[in-house]
Amino acid sequence: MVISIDAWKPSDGLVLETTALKSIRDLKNSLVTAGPGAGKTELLAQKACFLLETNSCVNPKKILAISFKKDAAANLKDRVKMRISNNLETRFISQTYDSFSKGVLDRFLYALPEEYRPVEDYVVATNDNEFVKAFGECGINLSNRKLKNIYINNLTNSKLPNSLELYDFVWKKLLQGDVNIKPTLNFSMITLLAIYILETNPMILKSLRTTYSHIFLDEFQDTTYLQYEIIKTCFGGAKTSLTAVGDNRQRIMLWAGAKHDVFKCYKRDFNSQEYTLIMNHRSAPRLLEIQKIVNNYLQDEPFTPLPNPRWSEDEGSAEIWYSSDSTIESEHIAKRISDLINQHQVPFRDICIIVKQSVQQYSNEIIETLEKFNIQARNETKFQDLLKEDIVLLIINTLRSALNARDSDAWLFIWNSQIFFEGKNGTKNQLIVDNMRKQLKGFLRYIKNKLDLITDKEELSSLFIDIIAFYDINKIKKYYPQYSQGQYINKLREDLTEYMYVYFEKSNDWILAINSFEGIHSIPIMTIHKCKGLEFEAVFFVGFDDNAFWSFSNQEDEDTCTFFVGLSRSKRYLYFTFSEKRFGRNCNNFKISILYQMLHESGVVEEKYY
Ligand SMILES: Nc1ncnc2c1ncn2[C@@H]1O[C@H](COP(=O)(O)OP(=O)(O)OP(=O)(O)O)[C@@H](O)[C@H]1O
Repeated sequence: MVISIDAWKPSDGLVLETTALKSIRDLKNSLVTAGPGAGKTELLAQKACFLLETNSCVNPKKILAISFKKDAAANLKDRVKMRISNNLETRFISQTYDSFSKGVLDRFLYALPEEYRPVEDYVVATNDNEFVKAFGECGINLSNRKLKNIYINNLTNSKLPNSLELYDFVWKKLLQGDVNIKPTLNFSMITLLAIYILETNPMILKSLRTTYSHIFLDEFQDTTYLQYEIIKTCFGGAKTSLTAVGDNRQRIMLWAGAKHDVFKCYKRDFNSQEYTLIMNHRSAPRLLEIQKIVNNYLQDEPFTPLPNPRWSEDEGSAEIWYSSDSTIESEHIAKRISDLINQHQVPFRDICIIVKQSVQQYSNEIIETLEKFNIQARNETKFQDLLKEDIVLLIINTLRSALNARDSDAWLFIWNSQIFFEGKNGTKNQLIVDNMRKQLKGFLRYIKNKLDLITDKEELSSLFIDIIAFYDINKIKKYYPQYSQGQYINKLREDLTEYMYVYFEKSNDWILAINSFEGIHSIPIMTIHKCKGLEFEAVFFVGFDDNAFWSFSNQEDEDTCTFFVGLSRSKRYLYFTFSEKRFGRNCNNFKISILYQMLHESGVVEEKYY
C-alpha cells in the first residue's frame, strides 16, 4: 500500500530533528552535513523507507546506496530491511564503491574497445607484484618504494585513453597478461574502465540512469577523485536525485586520496541544497563535552551537539590511564573489561579496543591478559569484511539452520534466499512452496549428518562446495553479481573453511565454532580507520602517545580528525591509555600534547595512575 507523502512518518517511532525530516522529504539533490552520531546513516535508511513507501521512487525504479566499506553497506541494508514493509527493500541496493565499479565493468566488459578490454578472468590485485613486473618489461626498475608509488599512482589515476606510451604499454600488459604477468587490475583501474564504458556508451549510461532514480552517498567526506568522477559521469546532469551525507571533521582518508574539496564540488556540480544536523544520538552528555572541544578546534564555527533526550546530563565517563609499562596497562584493561561484562552486563561486541595502527603488534599482550580472565579478544581486521560477505552469510545460516531447527533467523535467511534464487518471490502456489521447503529441509538433514562426520579441513571445504552447489552457483551469481567474475567466491570459501576449522578444533562443537567465527563472544580489536561508522558502549583507545601518532607534526589536522573519529565511537565509557614503556621503547606524549589539552579542557576527563 502506498503511503501519501503527508501521511508518511519515520519508521520505528524514531523522532527526527526538523532539518533531518526536511532533508528526507527533499526530492532534489541534497547534502547533509553533521557531526558524529547525528544519525546520518539512519537518515539514509529513513529516506529509503520514505521514497519506497510513498512511491516517490516510482516502482520499479530502485535506490542505489554507495558506501566505502562492506560492513557500512551491509549495515545500511540491514537498517532498511528492519524498518520497511511489504518487501520493498528488494528495490534498495546497497553497495561499496568498489563493487559498484566492478559491477559496471563485469557486466559491460564487451562494450570496451578490444585494446582496453581485460580478459574475463582478470585477477583483482592484492599486491603490487604484477605492476612491478609490467613496468620491468619497459626497463623501469621499481625496487625503490617511493618510485613504485609514484609510477603506480600515475598509472592508476589518470583517465583513459592513455596519452603516454609507457602507461599505455603497462596498462595493456595488465589487461591481457603474458607468460610472466597475470592479467591484474586494482580497484582504481577497475573504476577507470567503468568510467570509460559509461563515457563511451550512451545506452549503458541511460540504462543505469533509468534503473536508479535515487542515489545515496554515505561518508561523503572520504570520497576519492575517481569515486567522485564515476558518480559525476553516471549521474551528473541526469534526472536522478542524489543525497550525500558526511562530516568534514571525520575526514580521515586524505592519505588514501580523499578529495579534499568534495563538498564544494558536489554542491556546485549537483546544485544541491545543504542541511546541517545538530543532534548527537549516540554519546552520553559528558562525552559530548569532549566532542565539543575537538569539534571547535577542527572548524571555525563553534558548535555544540545536542544529546538525545534519553540521557540524563551526568551520564558518560572518560578517563586517561597512565601506566609504567604495557603489562600493567593490559591488566587494568582486562580488569575493567571484566567489570563491564560481569557487573554492568555490557555485551562483548559492545566493547571495542582501538589503536591508531598496527593492531597485531598491540593485540598480543592484551589478548593474553584477557585470556587469564577467560575473556576472548581478537584482531578484527581479517574477519570484518569476510563476515559481511553474502556467500559467507548464506553458508553460516545454512549451517546454523541444520544444527538447530529452531533458529528462526537462520531459517528465514536461507528460506528467503532460496525463494529469490528460484525466482519464486511472491508465489501463491502452495505446491511449489511445499516442494521447496521439503527439499531444503532434506538438504539441512544431509548437512547435519555430514557435519557430525567431519574430521579434517578438506571435508569441511567439500561440505561448503556442496552447500554452494545446492543453491546453484549460477543462481547465486545472478542474485549476488559481485561473485559473477573470477575466483573471488572460491577465495572467500577457502578463507571461511580455514577460520571455521581452527575454531572447530578448539571447541569440537560446530555451534561454538560458528559463534567464535562470528566473534559473538570476543572483544574486537581494530584500528580507528576500521571502526569508522561503528559504535560501542565502551571504547578503549590504547597507546595514546607520540609513537602511535608518529607523523602528527606533518598532518595535525588529519590526525586530530582520526582522534575525533575514535573518541566519538563511544556511547558511554571512554578510556585512553598511556604507557611509559611499550614494545621495549619509551613513550612520550609531548608531540600530541594538544590532544591531551583538549581532553583536559573538556573538564570531564578523570586521570588515573597505575
Ligand atoms: N532520530 C534518532 N533517534 C534516536 N536514535 C537515533 C536517531 N538517529 C540515529 N539514532 C541512533 O544514533 C546512533 C548514531 O546514528 P548513525 O550511525 O546514523 O549516526 P552517523 O551520523 O552516521 O554517525 P557517524 O558519522 O559517527 O558514523 C545509532 O545508534 C542510531 O540508531
